[in-house]
Parts: sequence; C-alpha cells; structure tokens
Amino acid sequence: MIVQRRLVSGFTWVTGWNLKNIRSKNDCLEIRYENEGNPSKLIMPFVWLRDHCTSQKLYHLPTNQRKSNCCDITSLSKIKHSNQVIIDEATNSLQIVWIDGHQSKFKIGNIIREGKVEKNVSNDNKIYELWNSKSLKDVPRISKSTLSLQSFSKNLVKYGVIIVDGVEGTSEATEKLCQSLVPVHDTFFGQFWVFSNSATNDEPAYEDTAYGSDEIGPHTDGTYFDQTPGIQVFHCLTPAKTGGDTVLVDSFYCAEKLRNESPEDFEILCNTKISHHYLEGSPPGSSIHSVSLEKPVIERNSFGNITQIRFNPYDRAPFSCLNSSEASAAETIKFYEAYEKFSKICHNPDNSIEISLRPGSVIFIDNFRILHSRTSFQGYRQMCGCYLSRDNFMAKAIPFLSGKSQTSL
Ligand SMILES: C[N+](C)(C)CCCC[C@H](N)C(=O)O
Ligand SMILES: O=C(O)CCC(=O)C(=O)O
Repeated sequence: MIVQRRLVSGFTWVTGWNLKNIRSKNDCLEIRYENEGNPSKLIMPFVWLRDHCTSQKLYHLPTNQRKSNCCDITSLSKIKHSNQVIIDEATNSLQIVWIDGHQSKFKIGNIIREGKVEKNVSNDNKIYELWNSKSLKDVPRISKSTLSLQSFSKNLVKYGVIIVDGVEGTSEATEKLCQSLVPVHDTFFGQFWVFSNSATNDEPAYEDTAYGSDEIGPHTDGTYFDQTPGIQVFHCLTPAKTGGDTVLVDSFYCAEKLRNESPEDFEILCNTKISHHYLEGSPPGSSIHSVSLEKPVIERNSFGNITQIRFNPYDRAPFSCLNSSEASAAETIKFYEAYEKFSKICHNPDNSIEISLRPGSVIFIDNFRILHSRTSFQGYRQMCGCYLSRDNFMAKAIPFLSGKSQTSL
C-alpha cells in the first residue's frame, strides 16, 4: 500500500538520502531511499513506531519514561488507510494517524538513530585502554586531596584500576572514602570488611583462602553471585612481614589476545556456560551456599565487545559432564583446553603488574574486568575493603565519559 507523501522538490528528507518510495507492508512501514547513490531500505514495524512515539499521550518527558503498559500496543499499532501515513520532506518528519485517532510525529533522523542498536559509552569498548605489563608501567594514582569523581571515574573505567593515596590507614577512613564515591554492594561478607590471616572477635573470618596466607592466583571475585560485585576495594592496614603483594591482570586484554591467537577457544569460553559456588559450614554449604549457574567465562554484547569476565578457577562448581556421546565428551575436553589456554595467558607475567599495597593507599578494581591475586606471605597481614555497586558507579561515570556531565566536580 503506497502511503501519501508530501513531496517538496529539492529537499532531501535526511541529509545525503534521496527518498524513493514509502509503503506499508506486513504491519511495517517500508522506506526505500538512496544513500549517497546506494539503494537501501528501512523496514519499521508499526508497533515499533507507536512504541517509540514521544507524544505527551505516550511518553512522560520529565522522567524519560514510556506511558504504555503494552497491554494494547499491538492492537493500537494499526492504521486505517494508507493516507494515515505522511512523510513531510520539508520538515524531515513522518506523521502517522493510528486506528484510535492518536497522531504520532517523528523526525526521520531520530527513528533511524533509535532504530539502530547504538553504540554508547557503556557498550563501546573504546572507553577501555587494555593493558599488559609493557603498556601499563604502574597503576594510575590520584591523591585524596585532589580527588574528583571525574578523575576517579575516567581512570577506573579506562584502566579498570585506580589507587587513591593519602587516605588515613584506618578502616573508618577507608569506609568513609568509599561511601563518598559509590554506594556499597552488600554481600553476606558484610558491607565493609576488615580481614586478616588471624581472625579476632571483631574480624569475622569466612571459609575462604582470602582469610589465610597462601598465594591466591589471578581471579575475579563473586563468580558465585548472579549479581557479580562490580568494584572491589582493598586497603592494606598492616602489611605482612614478607610477601602479600597484589598482582593485577587486565583480563579483557587477555581475552582479546585469546580471540586473536585462538578464535575457536575464545568462542568456546563465550558460549560454554559454567557454574560457580561458595560453600560454608559442615557439611559444606550447610551454613552458606551461594551458587551462580550457567554463566560464560567471557560475556559479550551485541557488538561482540567483551563486557564481563568471570574467571575464578578455584570457585568453580562441579562441571556438568554427563556425556552420553563421545561428541559431548569431546566438547568437555575442548572447554578445558580453552580454559587452560586462557588461564595461561592470564598467568603470564608479561600480562600482569605487581604492586605492594601499603597503608594510605586504597585500590579500586573493576571486578568485571581486572583479575587480582595475592602472593603468599609470612607474618600477620590485615586488609580492609568492600565491594561497590558497578551500576551506580557507571551511572555516575557515563556522563563524564560521554562529555555530558553537568555534575560539579
Ligand atoms: C570479602 N573478602 C573480599 C575479604 C573475601 C571474599 C572471598 C572472595 C572469594 N575468594 C572470591 O573470589 O569471590
Ligand atoms: O588478600 C588479598 O590481597 C586479596 C584476597 C582476595 O583475593 C580476595 O579477597 O578476593
């Protein structure tokens, strides 16, 4: 059904685009055009168009929220007749009169922009500067006295890690600093923790290697939570006699290295879902049993950009391996080969930096991206810290990253 168009010769309705024809077909609006001479088309479902109408009837502008509860969205996304759709090339606009009489007006450019899954700062990996030991000589540091949310946010997003120096070497000062920056991400470990390798009454210990003095290899925390803690904070209040250093790895760098060197193994780690658990009590899990099922080691968005790495070899739950065929057994073996290859890249000293945390220096780590580990140590060592909400952090960071921030620094 060809719809009516108000053609004003000489105007192009979208810069560089030459409109050829518009028609409605199979509940969609089909717009054929030439873009710099190349024939192309847009097929916009009427239900999508009605859903993206920002008229006062359908959209609450003060809160940027839609008004429809979608109980009648398909039944109302109909037009009675072809002349109910008008393209006004003079104003680059599209007008639709719906079956219920409601009129929607769109700027063509806006619906084209909204019709695409736009890259924005939060899903465009250009905001990250991936690193290894050669490209990042030291963790970025900011003094507390000159700390701003903007510098904190930009560095933490860009490198995945930032140290704030000049903080009083107490848990109270550390907690206050964290609360001033980002809301805490609470877990059964508590909102804020003081932990060491010899627990005292006011220092709860959990059944985890963190409360010992052995080496812990590179890992992300909380793989056994569906809501992975987004940011990990550590402040070393009492350094060990020897050892107890922190090793950091940019797992996004390592995953991209795997993608380049072994694309098949990369795909396996993106597509194989594994589970992690945290068990406490006797029998194990009788007092705390946290489990996150069926999650990939490497998570990607629709652009293929890596958005999260879940890598904790130690907290993996039993890997379902009830293979009824040699083929599925072979798949299990391929998973382990891929996981091993990724682990080797993450454990390669060329891909890590080692730092010694000391009182006064608080480290903030993006737990979706940066692996942390600890070298074994001798003597008493006390740490404090917390998890911070990554969603709340990114909600404050994105305006700075997109240059739209109105927040006073
Ligand atoms: C709470 N605090 C950070 C001290 C220890 C939590 C244990 C972390 C656990 N090993 C994991 O990898 O998730
Ligand atoms: O003791 C440390 O430095 C870190 C311990 C650890 O890896 C953790 O708590 O996740």
